[in-house]
Amino acid sequence: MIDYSLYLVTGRELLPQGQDYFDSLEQSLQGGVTVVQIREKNTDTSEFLDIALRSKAICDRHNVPMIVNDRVDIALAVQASGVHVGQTDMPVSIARKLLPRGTVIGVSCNNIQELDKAISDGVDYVGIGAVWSTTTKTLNKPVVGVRGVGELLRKLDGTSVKAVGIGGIKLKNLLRTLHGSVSTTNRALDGVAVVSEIVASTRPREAAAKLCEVLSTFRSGGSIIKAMRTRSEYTAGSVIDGVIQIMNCVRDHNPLVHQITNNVSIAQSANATIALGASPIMATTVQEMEDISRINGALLVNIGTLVPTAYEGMVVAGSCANAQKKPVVFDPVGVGASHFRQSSVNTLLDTWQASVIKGNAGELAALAGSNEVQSKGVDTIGSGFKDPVSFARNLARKERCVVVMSGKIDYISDGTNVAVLSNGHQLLGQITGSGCIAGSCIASHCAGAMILAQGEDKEGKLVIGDVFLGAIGGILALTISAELAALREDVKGPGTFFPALIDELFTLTPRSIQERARIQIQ
Ligand SMILES: Cc1ncc(COP(=O)(O)OP(=O)(O)O)c(N)n1
Ligand SMILES: Cc1ncsc1CCOP(=O)(O)O
Repeated sequence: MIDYSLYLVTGRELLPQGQDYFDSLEQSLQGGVTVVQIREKNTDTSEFLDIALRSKAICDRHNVPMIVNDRVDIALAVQASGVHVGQTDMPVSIARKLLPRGTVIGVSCNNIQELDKAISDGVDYVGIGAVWSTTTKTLNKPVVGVRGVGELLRKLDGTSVKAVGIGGIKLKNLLRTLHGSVSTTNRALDGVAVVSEIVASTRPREAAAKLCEVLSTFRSGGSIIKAMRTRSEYTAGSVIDGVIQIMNCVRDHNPLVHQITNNVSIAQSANATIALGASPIMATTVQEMEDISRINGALLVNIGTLVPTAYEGMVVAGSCANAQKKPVVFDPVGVGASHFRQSSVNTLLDTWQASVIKGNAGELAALAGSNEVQSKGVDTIGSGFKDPVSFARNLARKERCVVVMSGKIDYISDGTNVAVLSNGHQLLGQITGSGCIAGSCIASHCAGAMILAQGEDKEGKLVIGDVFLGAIGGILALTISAELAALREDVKGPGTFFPALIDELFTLTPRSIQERARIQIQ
């Protein structure tokens, strides 16, 4: 049985100047590479054969299987453990006939049709890619993206076909690649294939060892959502206690909440953030994203008024936040309203891992590709999903993050638990931007959750802090403050409601949360 965990595909053209190929291979194996593919694109047969023979001797010493790219004849000649063929190479059925029994055959797959064919051809493994863009090879098919890999992996359920991801996989995106590509049925990649991250390194042993470390922390995680949350079980009582702890932490530490949001509700969002005790920064320019991401807190991305400069900032800000393991709250406002919004949202979610996605039923339906609920612009039409609990749970599994479905009742899921919250007031629906304010409240609480978790083990986690509690806390703070504001005598309608809401967010007490929270965990 081949261990596909860290699959090195060679690329002599990428070796740093002065680096010997065989020495680099030896070091990569010492670093923990578990399977090697010899890939020679511009080499004569005799030289290819020589390289394959010498590489095989090195792999044998490490007891690591060696696979040959494209060339069945060379695989046969060196008694390789397998061959890897592309879509236009020798058909699997013929390779199978030529190769000795037990020789592994792998095929490159970019889409469902290719994967279906590979399964019916009886391949041993598939190389799915390119997962990310890469400069190592000129791609003639679309990049699959980590979410796309998850869709393909689902097809492997019930088969014994193994799968590795390939293309642009680096140390910096490895955890995101592994986490984000797990299918809704919990099928994960069996490994990752890399070329440049190891071959182009001046220290291939260290490069391989670091990749192995991330692979093993991800594997030891157990729960599919481990990289996103810190507890395995929640009760209504434990959630309220956790929310209060986070709320106090926000007030005590005044965390930075970076918000790239729309120009309709930018001031309301900033005011709500301040009222909760956090510190808003509404920065959109690409050049400042990295600096801002270094400060503990959270990022909110809201596409309400999507303009090109802000969009570029969103792409970079999310990646920088992921690199710092900061919570990223994503509000895909009106995603169903235009193809432009839809494709922008897809690019953003393919680029970085959201920690929380918040939207109304119409927005989340559009995101999930469901036509059960329609929307008009940024609003939901009709009464929502027949089974909102399952919908929220499934979308959280699909997007590998916490999902908040806002409405009269709010449903919040981490893919396992669903919190059903029934606080709020109708006046929230009569001011502009209450959904955007909810995003700011969630981001503020996620920032608090990050600060609270500072001392905890960060290994294997994509985000620091319990973002499930952060999301619940943000919604409770807003909806309970809205109830309290609506009770005030000075509130006569939407115009007086908004300043009262800010006041109530500012003075919200743990006791009000304890007494008023209407929460069920399912
Ligand atoms: C593990 C793995 N997956 C995919 C490929 C790509 O193979 P192919 O499509 O044949 O392209 P070339 O490698 O020949 O350029 C691979 N080599 N390994
Ligand atoms: C061979 C191949 N097939 C799809 S992408 C790719 C190259 C991957 O190289 P890198 O790991 O350097 O991006």
